[in-house]
Order: sequence, then structure tokens, then C-alpha cells
Amino acid sequence: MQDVTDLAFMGVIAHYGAPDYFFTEFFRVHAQSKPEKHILRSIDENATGRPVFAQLIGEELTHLARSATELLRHPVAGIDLNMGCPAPKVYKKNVGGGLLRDPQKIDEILGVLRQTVPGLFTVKMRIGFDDTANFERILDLINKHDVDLLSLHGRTVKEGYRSDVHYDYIARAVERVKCPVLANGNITSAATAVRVLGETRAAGVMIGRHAIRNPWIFRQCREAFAGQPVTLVTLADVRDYIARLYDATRQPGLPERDHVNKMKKYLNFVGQSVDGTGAFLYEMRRTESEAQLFEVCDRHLLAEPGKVFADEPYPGVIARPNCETPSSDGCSLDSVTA
Ligand SMILES: Cc1cc2nc3c(=O)[nH]c(=O)nc-3n(C[C@H](O)[C@H](O)[C@H](O)COP(=O)(O)O)c2cc1C
Repeated sequence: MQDVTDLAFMGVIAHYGAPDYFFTEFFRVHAQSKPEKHILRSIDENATGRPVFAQLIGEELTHLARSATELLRHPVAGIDLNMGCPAPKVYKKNVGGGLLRDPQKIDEILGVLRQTVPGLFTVKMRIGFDDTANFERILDLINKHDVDLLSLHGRTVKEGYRSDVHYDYIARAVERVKCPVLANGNITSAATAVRVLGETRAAGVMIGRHAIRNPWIFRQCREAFAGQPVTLVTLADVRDYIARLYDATRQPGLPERDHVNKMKKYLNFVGQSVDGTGAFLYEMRRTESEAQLFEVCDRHLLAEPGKVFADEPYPGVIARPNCETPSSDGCSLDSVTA
């Protein structure tokens, strides 16, 4: 996830139970592009013990091939193509989710990347742009170009994050493509993961926002898949997570106030499971210093330290913004402030 899945965040997640593999933030590909240094760090210095796929976003064939070749010199698990980003400023350039309007272009891009990548070549996409008219055709292109793994977010680009997730489309993809499919979208808990795997017959799940809220979710999924009791997380555990995240993501030279604001983008998600009234979220968003932030955390998380951190977000407690497009054209969570 853009502005989230960096080296520091991956390390924190891995501490609580890493996923089987990670995907980087997307590397932007265009005529002048060079792989972004901070994203490269999440590959080169990855100490989680789990493989990491490098994700590309772009549309120009020679530059996509060049970028893939450059990234293959790093210890990547494979190359992933982003065909899902719903931010208008992205899709208007016909990249990310914008590509879903143009199967001819997808055919060319998949052909070139397949030729360039001798190992694993994977695709992340949504089920369509403003409708699903191209869905089957695109799935057939995934087969034609021997894509190795498809991560499918079960919404169209235009649905953003608002609609229900169309898991029936994920089930249709599982039927149609030769490669394994990861079901993505609103996998909120291990119980949801089990239900969605049952409904879709997908090979696995991809989890985004709910790993920010609950970094134990991968471990809990593994336990649930094995039919074992699922780890219970307490509010005191969450206090530990927040402190770890605070230390790990602190950038040298970044003023304290800015770091506190940066923490709010993660805590927006965490707060959805702390209390049903949204009081933690409300107070957390108004803090301006480390001391204020942890005072709010202590009051909400250590008053009843053994209280269970809810598995699912409390209904009606909304992370603001709750997706990758906080403003009309952003594709990050940078604009989160109190
Ligand atoms: C802050 C944020 C940044 C994201 N950045 C990316 C990205 O760089 N590449 C990508 O394929 N998806 C990105 N996504 C989309 C997620 O991978 C995922 O498809 C989407 O959030 C739905 O899954 P979820 O309900 O598990 O969050 C991002 C999502 C969020 C919330």
C-alpha cells in the first residue's frame, strides 16, 4: 500500500505474524523514472524472512520492460503489475485501474512483461473500470500470457471502496484462470477470510487496510485455516503495537508534530476496533505531540488492558479517510491530519 507498506511497516507487521509474502508500494514507470529509493529499501533490506514482490504502475511498454529488468537485479520474489489503482489522477493517465478500459493495451503490456520476467509475473486488478464488460476478456489475457498469480479486488474502479465486494466475480475468476487467485477486498478478520475462501474457492487472501488495523490478522488467518483457536488480541497488545510502530516509522529529522500526524494515518484504522463510540479516534485525531498521543493511548488502551480488541471494526466507526484516495485525486494517505 502506497505510503504504508515500507520497510519499517513490514518489519512491524512481521513481528506480529508476517503474511506469506508482501507486495511493495508501486514503482511509478515513465520515460524518466528510476525505481524509487525508499521503495527499493523494502526489497533490499527486507528482514522479515518473507518474499516481496515489486509492483509496477505504468503503461509504456519499453519503460515497463526496462523497470522490470532493473528491479529483477534486486532480491524480488517477482514482478507485479498494478491494474487497480482507482485514484483519478492515476487512472486518467491510463495506468493502474485506467488500463481496465483498454484490453488491447493490457494484451501488449502483459506480453512484454511476460517476455521480460523469467520468474514470477503477477497481476493485481479490480473487476472492471465502470462496469464489468471487459472482465472475461481480461481474464483470458491473464491466461494467454501465463500470469503466475492474480490478486483480485472485487470492486470496479468507479466503485472505489463504497460498494460491497463482489466476491461472486472473484469466484468466476477462480473458475476461469489457470493461475492461483488471491481474493481481495474487505477481508476484515480471520473468520471473514475463511468465509471468503469458502465462497470463492480462491487460493488465498490479500489483506490491505485490516492489516494496518490488526497486524495479528495474518497469524490469526493461519490459525483459523488450520482449525486452531485464533489468537486473542487485547487492548494492551494494541498499545504495544502503537509504540512499536511509532519507533519503527520515525524518520530522522522529521519534526515530532509531523511524526504524530503520520501516526494518525495508521491509527485511523486501529481506532475502528478500540471502542464502539469512536472516542479513541476522536481524541487521537486531536493530539499534537508524542506525549498527548500516548496519553490518549494509555487512557483508552490501558484502563482495561485485558479487554479484547475487536476482531472486526465496530459498525459505524469509520477511518477517515478509509481508503487510498482521501481527496478527489490523491493516491496516498498523506493528507491525514487531525
Ligand atoms: C493507503 C492505501 C494504499 C494502497 N496502495 C496500493 C498500491 O500501491 N498498490 C495496490 O495494488 N493496491 C493498493 N491499495 C489497495 C489495496 O491493495 C487493496 O486492494 C484495497 O485496499 C482493498 O483491500 P482491503 O479491503 O484489504 O484494504 C492501497 C490501499 C490503501 C488503503
